[in-house]
Amino acid sequence: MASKAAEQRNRVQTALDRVRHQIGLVLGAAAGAREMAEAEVARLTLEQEIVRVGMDHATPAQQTEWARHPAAHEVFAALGGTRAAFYTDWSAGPGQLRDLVAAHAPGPAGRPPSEWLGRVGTNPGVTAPALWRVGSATAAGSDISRTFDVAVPLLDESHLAITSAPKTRPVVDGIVQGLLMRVLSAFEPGAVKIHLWDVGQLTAILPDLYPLSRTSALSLYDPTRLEDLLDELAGHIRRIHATGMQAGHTSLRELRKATNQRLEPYRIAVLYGNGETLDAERARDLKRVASGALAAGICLILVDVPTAVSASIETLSLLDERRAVSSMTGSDLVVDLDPPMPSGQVIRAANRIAEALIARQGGPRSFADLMPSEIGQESSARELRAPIGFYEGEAVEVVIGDASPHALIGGPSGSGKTNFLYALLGSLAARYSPDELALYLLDFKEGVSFAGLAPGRKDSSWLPHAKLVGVNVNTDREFGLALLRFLADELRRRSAAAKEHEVTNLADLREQDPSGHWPRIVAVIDEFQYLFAGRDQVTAQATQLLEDIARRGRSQGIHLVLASQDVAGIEAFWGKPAVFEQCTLRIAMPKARRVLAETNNAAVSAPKWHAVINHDSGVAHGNQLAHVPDASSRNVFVNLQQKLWELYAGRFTRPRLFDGAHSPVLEQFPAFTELKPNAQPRAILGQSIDVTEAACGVDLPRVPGRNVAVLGGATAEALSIMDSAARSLSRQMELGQVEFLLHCPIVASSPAVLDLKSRLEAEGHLATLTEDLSAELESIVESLSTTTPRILLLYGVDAALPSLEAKAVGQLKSGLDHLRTLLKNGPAHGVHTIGWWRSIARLKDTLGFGGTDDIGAWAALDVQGNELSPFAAGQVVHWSPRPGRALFFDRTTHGAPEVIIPFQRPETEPTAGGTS
Ligand SMILES: Nc1ncnc2c1ncn2[C@@H]1O[C@H](COP(=O)(O)OP(=O)(O)OP(=O)(O)O)[C@@H](O)[C@H]1O
Repeated sequence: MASKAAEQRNRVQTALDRVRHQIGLVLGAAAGAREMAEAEVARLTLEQEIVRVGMDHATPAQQTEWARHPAAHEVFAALGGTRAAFYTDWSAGPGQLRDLVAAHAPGPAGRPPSEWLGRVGTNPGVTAPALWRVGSATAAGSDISRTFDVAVPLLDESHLAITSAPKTRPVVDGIVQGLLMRVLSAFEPGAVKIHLWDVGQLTAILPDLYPLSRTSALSLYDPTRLEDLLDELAGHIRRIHATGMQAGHTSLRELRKATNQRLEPYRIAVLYGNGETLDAERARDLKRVASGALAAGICLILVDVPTAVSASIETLSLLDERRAVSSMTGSDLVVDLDPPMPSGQVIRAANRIAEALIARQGGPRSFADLMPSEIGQESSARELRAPIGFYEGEAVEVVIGDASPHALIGGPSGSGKTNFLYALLGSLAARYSPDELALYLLDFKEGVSFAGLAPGRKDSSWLPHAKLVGVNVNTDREFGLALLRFLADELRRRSAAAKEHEVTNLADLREQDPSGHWPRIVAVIDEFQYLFAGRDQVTAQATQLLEDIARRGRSQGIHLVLASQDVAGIEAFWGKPAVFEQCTLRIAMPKARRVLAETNNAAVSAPKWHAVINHDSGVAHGNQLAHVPDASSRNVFVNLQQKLWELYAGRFTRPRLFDGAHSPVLEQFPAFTELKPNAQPRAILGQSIDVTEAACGVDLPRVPGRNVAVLGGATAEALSIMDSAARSLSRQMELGQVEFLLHCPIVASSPAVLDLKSRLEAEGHLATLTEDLSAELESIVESLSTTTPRILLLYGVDAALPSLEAKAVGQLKSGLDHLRTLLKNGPAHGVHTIGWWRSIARLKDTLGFGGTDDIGAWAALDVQGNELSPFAAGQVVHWSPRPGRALFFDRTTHGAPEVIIPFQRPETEPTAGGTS
């Protein structure tokens, strides 16, 4: 039993010993691993320490301590190896950096000031240096070959944030001033604008640059009004974005490259803060400006302005008065800042630049300065762009395109609107050929402001871009309507073509249809408020058409330029804001009301012969003031027109001139002179008020109702209508095919009737002037089925009525009965009556109870619209009689009556309301 227990204990003992042995082994291994790990940590810590301090920068005490470290030898060997490898590569580094800065910071951008300070720059600003020097840095090891230039990107590359150290403001000023002088001296005067704002002071910011503050190159802002500066910059950004980038470019830099022009100055805004965060609203504005600025060529230099700007920004943080660290070199390298440029030399240089700028801006510019170096070289595929004036020597442009498709121009009488229009038309016409730009010009003002653009008596030249010139249309609002209809039709035509080519805008259409003729159309309507000068159909239709064109014209290249003395007074316009809203280009002459946004008072303070150009619907930030050169005095525009005419007239037709003050002359009217005998004669009554030079007339086929009535007492107009009707018919009838029968009981009109008779006879026709109308009518009625076709020209039927009504003894029918029979049955047998009744009541008497159907067409003169209703299928007729115009209606062709212009008879000018 005992031995059994001992055996058992032994077995346990042996097992325990085995376990102990195993544990001992494991513990030993763990201790070894730990020792190794600790040694590794110690080694890494040492390595980290050495890297942090720098192998060559340790103090002797530190060196000794490091040497004592067990891993010292190994760590020094490894780091030494790495450093040697790095410096093998880096040995070329400083040299490469020097070359890089030399290449990207040429001349004043990177060279020492002694080489350029005081000289006026020559770079026109189409491209800009990418880097601007601030100092130098030296890579570890202090030999000179390791020193390289440190430069920062500015302008459209990057913003710059500078953080000062205590008592370093003069140093910061030196850096900022140095950078600004480098930029100002690199470019030609006027290419750079500097904006200075300092939270702490108004006047003493960078005083050495003050000579520039008498020019537009330097502006200072109120310390309490950072918003003014930010608003202004935001305005530039929006404007540059709107006008520039619509041409398909995303930045001003691209646009400069594409056009090879500077277009806008570079802008640098320096903001001095005090290290405190801006209030939330300003910080937001600043952030917004910063993010759009670079694409608009605007760069911010922020000194002690803590801000989270998301745009590209480099930093320079001062360590002390000589040194800084920069994001350009990383935090391990110290930048040795360049010493400030000598104050006296900076002042002298600033003075020179200011003087050069003033000399360059010169005195007031002239129309000739608006002209391009080469005529007609621009393409209008994307937009129209033309300078119309100057501000501080810089050209101010008007852009008509996608972002600003239509323009609204306002200014009181004499403020220079017409002159502005001439400057605009001249500048456009000189840049774009008539293949690129077609002009439709309408002036509702009394006078002849656009008349010179069409060929005239004194000057046979015309503006080849003009397709239509309408002058003196103040009483012919219908002509404005006709133009709008024409534009709406053209809009439809262009939309259809765009659809066919599966494109949505003019630029693409022109690309897809290179052989098509798709110029941009600009329709100028001066004093356009006349279109809305009544509560009538014309106003309603004009409003609707304008709205349609304004909305859809943009994509089809049809643009409106609407000018008015008093935009404020146009009721219909304000009631229909669509047109107004589409006019995003606003041009306010001095003292113009309501053209700009309500809170924008720029027009109030605009000096004489200036205009405020605003591409942003009149919001203040879009304001651009421009002096508009004299374009309208003698020989200014005319000379350009003559030049363009000589260049293009052979290829383009002359514009149609519509002059509301002059009635057309029948003998000069193509629709009359081209008439030839034909089977469907048409009596011409007058000229249509239309964009094309069209006649309006009445077809006289052998069908009932084809008689014509001339209504009203206006003698000259009535005689003219009778005359042109008869003479146009005579030209279309073979000799012997027709007889003209004339009757005129009005003594005063007899000479005109005799004159017509002899003209008809001179053409070889049979024309009889009868005294006894009743007898003639009776004989025609009796032989109606066999008679030769006849045209009865009855003057003053109202005066003939008493004798027509009289019945001879024993006769059953009077002359009036015969007349009624002829009006009813004559046309079907080729006997048509063209009669003049001086009052509608007498016409009704003539027709009796038979209704009005026998009068198929009429031309009304001085009669009331409401009297005409029965003759116009019962519709309400709006008609304000006016001299030299008639209201014309033909049942078979007209939905509603139209206004026409009777011809001017050679010996008698139409006179106002003349009666016999
Ligand atoms: N920029 C300018 N420089 C010199 N003279 C100018 C300028 N603008 C206009 N004028 C002159 O001022 C006068 C009036 O100008 P304009 O006819 O253009 O004004 P408006 O606003 O069209 O006036 P209205 O509506 O009465 O015709 C004209 O004799 C014109 O020659």
